[in-house]
Amino acid sequence: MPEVDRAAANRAAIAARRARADLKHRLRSGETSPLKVLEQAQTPGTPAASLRITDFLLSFPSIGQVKSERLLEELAISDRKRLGGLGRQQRTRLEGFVRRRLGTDAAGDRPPLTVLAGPTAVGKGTVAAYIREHFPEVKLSVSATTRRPRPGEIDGVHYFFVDDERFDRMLAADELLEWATVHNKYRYGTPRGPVVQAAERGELVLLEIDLQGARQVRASMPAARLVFLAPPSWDELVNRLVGRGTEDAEERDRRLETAKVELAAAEEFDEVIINDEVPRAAARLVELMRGER
Ligand SMILES: Nc1nc2c(ncn2[C@@H]2O[C@H](COP(=O)(O)OP(=O)(O)O)[C@@H](O)[C@H]2O)c(=O)[nH]1
Ligand SMILES: Nc1ncnc2c1ncn2[C@@H]1O[C@H](COP(=O)(O)OP(=O)(O)O)[C@@H](O)[C@H]1O
Repeated sequence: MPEVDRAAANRAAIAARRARADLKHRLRSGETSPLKVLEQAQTPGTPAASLRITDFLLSFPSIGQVKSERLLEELAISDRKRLGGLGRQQRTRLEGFVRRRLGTDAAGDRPPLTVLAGPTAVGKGTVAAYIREHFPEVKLSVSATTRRPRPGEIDGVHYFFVDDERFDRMLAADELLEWATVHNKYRYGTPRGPVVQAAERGELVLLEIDLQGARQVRASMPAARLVFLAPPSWDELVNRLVGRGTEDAEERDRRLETAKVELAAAEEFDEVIINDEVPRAAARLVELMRGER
């Protein structure tokens, strides 16, 4: 190849590499959607078409090297493939996976699931318990937790009570949609399978989780609906925390400090419901889930 042509080819290769790096960055940061990238990859010569399938998968939050290898095996796609070089069936399988992951293939255009979060002691648990009792059509996700059961709590109903080892195994197997260490103590996480399956059946799925978890759901399942449960006032939030009587004074002060930061998160949410009275707040939430508002 003449010197000039070689230099031009080098420049083109460098530009293509940069464009791919930029695309990977936009995928990771959520600026561009994986579905859009799959669509672009159908046009030869685009950065999307030349993106390696492994780089594509690794851009998903919570997919690492090991999971990506296992996924490629399941999807029957070689790890050397680039997005533009997939066969039609491979593309369909990959797209199905992406849609399930993002939660965009639930029935109709209803969000695949609803997350209820809010500051400590606002009444998330109370509202969730009310919904469990009065609205059986709502499927409440059962979280896994490393904390011990309290009297009256039933394994598999209120939580799946697991030890640290089992929780680690669930994490390693990518079985959790989201997870967090709550109040610096125990780990809590949402098992992915039941939630995704119920959403695919078009059921109304509710997750009552903490704020860190809500943010993870937003990142990995942008179609999910995030509802913030807010107290009628700051004083009422303090009353509820004190009134519950489950924390000592030191722990209460610590939680109230956190609650101030947590209250500011309301603006990240799609909807805010004020928990003035439990039956009213619960009914409003269910209405919202049914699409009645
Ligand atoms: N991220 C996340 N948080 C959860 C999950 N399940 C429960 N939580 C949160 O964990 C916190 C503690 O719940 P719990 O152990 O029932 O105790 P309580 O709220 O002090 O009665 C609550 O803020 C829940 O919202 C989960 O699967 N993921
Ligand atoms: N709407 C409400 N009005 C008055 N008290 C409430 C209301 N909702 C919850 N509570 C009380 O506030 C306390 C905290 O509620 P809880 O469900 O444990 O909060 P969270 O799960 O958000 O930490 C409990 O004592 C509960 O009985």
